[in-house]
Amino acid sequence: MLKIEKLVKRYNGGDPVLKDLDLEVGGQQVVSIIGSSGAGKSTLLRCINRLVEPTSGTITLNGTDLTKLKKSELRLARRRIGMVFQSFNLVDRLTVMENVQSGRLGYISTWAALTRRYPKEDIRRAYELMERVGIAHYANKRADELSGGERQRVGVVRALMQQPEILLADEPTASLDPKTSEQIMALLRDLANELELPVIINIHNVTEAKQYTDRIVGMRYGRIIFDDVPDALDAAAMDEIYAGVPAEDRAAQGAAA
Ligand SMILES: Nc1ncnc2c1ncn2[C@@H]1O[C@H](COP(=O)(O)OP(=O)(O)OP(=O)(O)O)[C@@H](O)[C@H]1O
Repeated sequence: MLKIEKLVKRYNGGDPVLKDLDLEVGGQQVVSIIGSSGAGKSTLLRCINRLVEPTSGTITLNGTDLTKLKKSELRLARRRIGMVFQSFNLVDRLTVMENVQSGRLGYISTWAALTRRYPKEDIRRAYELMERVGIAHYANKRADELSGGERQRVGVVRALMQQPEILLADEPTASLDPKTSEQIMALLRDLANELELPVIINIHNVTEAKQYTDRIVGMRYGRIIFDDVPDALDAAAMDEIYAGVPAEDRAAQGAAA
């Protein structure tokens, strides 16, 4: 269970971009965060894994207040939070297997990682997950030889190799074509169910958010102004979340009501 209470974030002492934000996500729920550009979606995800420092408030993951962790404790805690990125963040010159095994850094010795002497159990788990997402036959291929969708599958497997307690995805489909994008969304939803893992997805495409997630959180100016099942996201709610965003811009984001 992830429980966020009264979260505030100010960058460099400026106006808050997250304002007393409360959010609870548990079980195998797939939650999408939507909202216009600058609403604070990325900042929220980055506060959860402490890529940015929250100004105040608490973020509790299964009993641990992540905001209270010292720098020295962060490395361990970050293993508990899987992260999937828009730009995949793979090491191009490494193979798929090597990229996937980098999710085990921190669990295995640096020596084992450098010499590619991965524990048998980690290799078995990697193949199981790669098989599941359809990239096992690329295990020895370099990451830069893969398509965008395949690269994102590697990113997902790497995150799952950490055995995270929650998966965060920051615009995971933004650089993919529409069909591949839908496949990745379906994959995230199915994996959440199979692994009983809560997933939070920051996404611009509202059509996909409605189709592939269980719950939609709508943000505006650092606050949550909508939090409900996809069917409840009607035209009035959309107008509130995207107030001031021209219709053509909404449509370009897949956000037309
Ligand atoms: N490192 C930073 N330093 C200062 N201000 C920042 C920083 N990162 C984000 N901001 C500001 O915080 C606000 C929220 O940004 P954030 O990236 O979280 O929004 P977002 O909803 O994810 O937007 P987008 O959909 O465009 O990615 C914006 O006004 C942005 O300019």
